[in-house]
Amino acid sequence: MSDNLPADPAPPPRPAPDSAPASDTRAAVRGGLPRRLLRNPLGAASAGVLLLLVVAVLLAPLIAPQAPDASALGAAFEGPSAAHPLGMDSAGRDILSRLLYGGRNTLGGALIALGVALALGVPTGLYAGYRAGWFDSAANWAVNLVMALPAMVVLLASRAILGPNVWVLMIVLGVLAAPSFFRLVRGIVANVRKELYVDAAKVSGLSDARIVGRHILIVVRGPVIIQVALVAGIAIGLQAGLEFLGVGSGSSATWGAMLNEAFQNIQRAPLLMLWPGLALGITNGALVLLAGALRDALEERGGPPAGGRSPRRARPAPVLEAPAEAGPRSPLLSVRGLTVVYDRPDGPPKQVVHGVDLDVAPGEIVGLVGESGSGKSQTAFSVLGILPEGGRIGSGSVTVNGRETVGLPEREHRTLRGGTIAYVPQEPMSNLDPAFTIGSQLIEPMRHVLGITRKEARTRALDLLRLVEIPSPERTMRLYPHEISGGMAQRVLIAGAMSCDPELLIADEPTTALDVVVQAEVLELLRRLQRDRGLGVLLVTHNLGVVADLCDRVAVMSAGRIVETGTAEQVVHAPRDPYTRSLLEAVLDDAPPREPWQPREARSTTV
Ligand SMILES: Nc1ncnc2c1ncn2[C@@H]1O[C@H](COP(=O)(O)OP(=O)(O)OP(=O)(O)O)[C@@H](O)[C@H]1O
Repeated sequence: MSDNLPADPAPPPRPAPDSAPASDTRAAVRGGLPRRLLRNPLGAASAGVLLLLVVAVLLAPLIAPQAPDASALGAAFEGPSAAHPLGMDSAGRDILSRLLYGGRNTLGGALIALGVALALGVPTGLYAGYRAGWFDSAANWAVNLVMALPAMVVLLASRAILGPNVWVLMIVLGVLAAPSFFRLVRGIVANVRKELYVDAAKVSGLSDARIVGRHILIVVRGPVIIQVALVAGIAIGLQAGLEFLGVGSGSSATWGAMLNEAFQNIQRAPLLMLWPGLALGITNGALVLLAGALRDALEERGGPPAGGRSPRRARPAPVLEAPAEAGPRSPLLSVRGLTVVYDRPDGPPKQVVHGVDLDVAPGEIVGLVGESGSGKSQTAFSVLGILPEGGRIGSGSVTVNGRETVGLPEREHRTLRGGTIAYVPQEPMSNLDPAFTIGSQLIEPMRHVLGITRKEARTRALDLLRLVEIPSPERTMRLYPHEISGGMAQRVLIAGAMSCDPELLIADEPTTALDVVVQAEVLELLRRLQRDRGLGVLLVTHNLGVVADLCDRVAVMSAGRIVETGTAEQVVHAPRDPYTRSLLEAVLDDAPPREPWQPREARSTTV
């Protein structure tokens, strides 16, 4: 198949960070898909031609001068006339009628091949790319096998075994074309799956189906549309080729069968080749041009799928208010004896977290601090239930509000993530999907997780943007991620994290990617949210300055173990563990300032 089917088209381009001014971008994205398609002259022309062709072949019984097989041998090879505008063929049949009826078989056959290829290739590609694992390996193996088969030989063999039925041959062609869709979709999904905004969507409590529907399909649809046009063209070409070689169905009129008949009489009536040849050329050309124009129109705007369904179960949206004063503090998060292991194909499992104990009480900010690779993120991911592929909790317990979360089914963990626990990631920009506006990225998860209407979610999103002190929230809702600053992006993510009124916020190095001034503003925002709303916060950081500034208590991690816990005051000013002391010594703030630079000669004279 590899030599017959098209190579995977390149994934669609992502919006460039500073591609166009905001106003231009917004102007460009106005209008629905049909309008954007028709604004492109090539799109309008190719869509028009294809529409005309489809309408003509559908209306064949009404507009064709006669039945496709009605023949008058005396009129063989007659030229065009008023009754027969394209003339008659070698058997005295009306060429226009055969073209119209033949189009039904040719286009219908391509449609069947496409349907089979899409139905087999796209869902399996999505699943294999998103889930990876054994299914991916097995599917790749099967696909490589099918792609190694020469399409024409398989079609000829199928005809010999299954009989001269063009529809059956088109189903076989669909099976042969499915790997091209599989490989295309799988490759894109495997890349997009690693994007941080997909992780962020998981953490916000969206189900896999919703994530695929919202963040993955939008990236896949452009290339799939191009592939559809290419495969449709190939299906039409292959079918015509089989008929031309005389190994098609033989009995019914098709464009390929017309070519075959015209070729046998090429010396006598060369014009007979023209009509089916033109029909094939125009259809394939229009398909390719339409695919390109459609892709361009789709990439102009990456809005959410139109016409969202009303949510099935409505959960009252939490009110954005400060909680009532709690009684004595019982731990909101309690981690006991947590170990995290990674299975390795070529050796024993690797343990990266060794028996961690950790508590966060309501309204408390606990810093989890340690050098790079000490296991902070693995601990946080264990609480969130989003350990990377290959990682698992080896032993121990993680309770949230007294409820054990280790071993919880994914569905329940997701509910917990979307509600009680929220997550603020390290790199704000990478955690926002460049294809959607800020408003859409706040509204959609709320609609699905809280089960509220779009209007309610929009009002709530505006409230959240005000809560995180974003100026002009209405305007910000309409902007794309590349149109806002890193600090604003982090505020948007914090707003998203607060949208379900969580009790526990896990912030993983929330200020690392920001400049110092913005860092201070974001930290102040976290402090205010914690104070006003009684949030428990687990702050993952390697920055002891942030710890001293923000945290009530601190747990210091080294090589996967907690080596010291205490109040921020005690850990920063009177560390007990040598590792904590070395971490503090590595902070340059208290180091004496270096002497002003002097030229070598000056130094030698002063010494
Ligand atoms: N996917 C993985 N497979 C195997 N080991 C991993 C994987 N991810 C992380 N580790 C290991 O787990 C250990 C802890 O990593 P972790 O990401 O928790 O460190 P960290 O303290 O959060 O560091 P940083 O501040 O750089 O993010 C490291 O030794 C790392 O090599």
